[in-house]
Amino acid sequence: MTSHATATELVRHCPAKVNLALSVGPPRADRLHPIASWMVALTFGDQLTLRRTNQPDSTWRIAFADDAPVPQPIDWPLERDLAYRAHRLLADHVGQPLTVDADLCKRIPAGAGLGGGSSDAAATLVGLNDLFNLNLTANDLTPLAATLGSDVAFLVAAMLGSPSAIVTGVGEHITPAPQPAPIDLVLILPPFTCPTGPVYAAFDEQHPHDAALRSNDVQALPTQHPLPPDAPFNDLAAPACQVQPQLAEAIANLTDMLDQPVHVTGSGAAMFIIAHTPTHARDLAATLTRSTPLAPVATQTLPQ
Ligand SMILES: C[C@](O)(CO)[C@H](O)COP(=O)(O)OP(=O)(O)OC[C@H]1O[C@@H](n2ccc(N)nc2=O)[C@H](O)[C@@H]1O
Ligand SMILES: Nc1ncnc2c1ncn2[C@@H]1O[C@H](COP(=O)(O)OP(=O)(O)OP(=O)(O)O)[C@@H](O)[C@H]1O
Repeated sequence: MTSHATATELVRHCPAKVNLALSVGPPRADRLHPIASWMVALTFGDQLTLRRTNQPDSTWRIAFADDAPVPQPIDWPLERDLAYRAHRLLADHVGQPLTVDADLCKRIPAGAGLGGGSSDAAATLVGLNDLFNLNLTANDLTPLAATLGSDVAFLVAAMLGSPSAIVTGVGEHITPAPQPAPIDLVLILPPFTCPTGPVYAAFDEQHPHDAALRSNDVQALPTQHPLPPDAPFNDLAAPACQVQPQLAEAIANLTDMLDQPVHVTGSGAAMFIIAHTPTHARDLAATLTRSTPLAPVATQTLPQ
């Protein structure tokens, strides 16, 4: 993992996640949807720097990197930022201010289904735990993580050594699914987004009676080595295309152009292709850069 700790400063990689398989069940009484998903964390991600300070208050600097593949403004208030909220949550939990100067350098586009905000929150929980020697375990951090968002618990597990896992419940149950070798893939980042709530609502519209959680299909996928490029599946892909018709058009055009299966991660709008090797991933990314206005990123799953 790309983390480095000293007594006063810590730098953490906040990995993007991809759902290599995502099955969704009918909504529960609380309206949330049970999921079964094979999630993996990637070498592509944001970077969080935390510095201990003797100042009375914490400071947060949050900005997209100049070299981010899809540079964006930060268009949400600090109080709604998931990393800031994770900091407040942990400080309340341990009853200490955990005062830091925090610098969050973003590369993962928001609203892409790549869990950007969730990863920033997970890195904040894990990073503060290390920086202040809080000695909290995964069992302590997981329930806190789950209150922040559905993907935060997996990303905490990814940072603690399980970057490939089967995720169930509404994201809070994590079973490691170790991989013998990294999986190469190309992320394709479009200039539009998909809001998660409306995508789940479109799923209900499309499946009023027949939603079924295919846990066995999801669990079978990580046992295939190498992963066949057409194996990933996502029950939210069709609902995401209904919410964001530009996504359906992009998938159709890319499938035609590359003659490769193009998949959607999470609730979209980011897409991905499974590559055979790092060179294959870079070649596909170069083709996309030459021929489309979309931003491709050749990346890999994080090693165990
Ligand atoms: C699509 C996934 O990324 C798969 O990994 C997650 O299930 C969604 O994770 P997320 O973006 O962090 O979503 P959250 O912020 O937790 O939820 C946003 C909204 O999506 C809907 N939602 C979310 C998760 C879930 N299991 N069922 C839902 O119906 C709810 O309306 C919720 O208010
Ligand atoms: N640190 C953050 N980074 C990105 N978005 C954040 C952050 N904190 C709060 N948000 C809010 O969350 C929204 C979506 O965040 P995020 O990047 O996690 O979406 P996503 O990749 O679609 O998530 P998921 O994969 O979990 O569906 C943003 O539009 C923004 O309003």
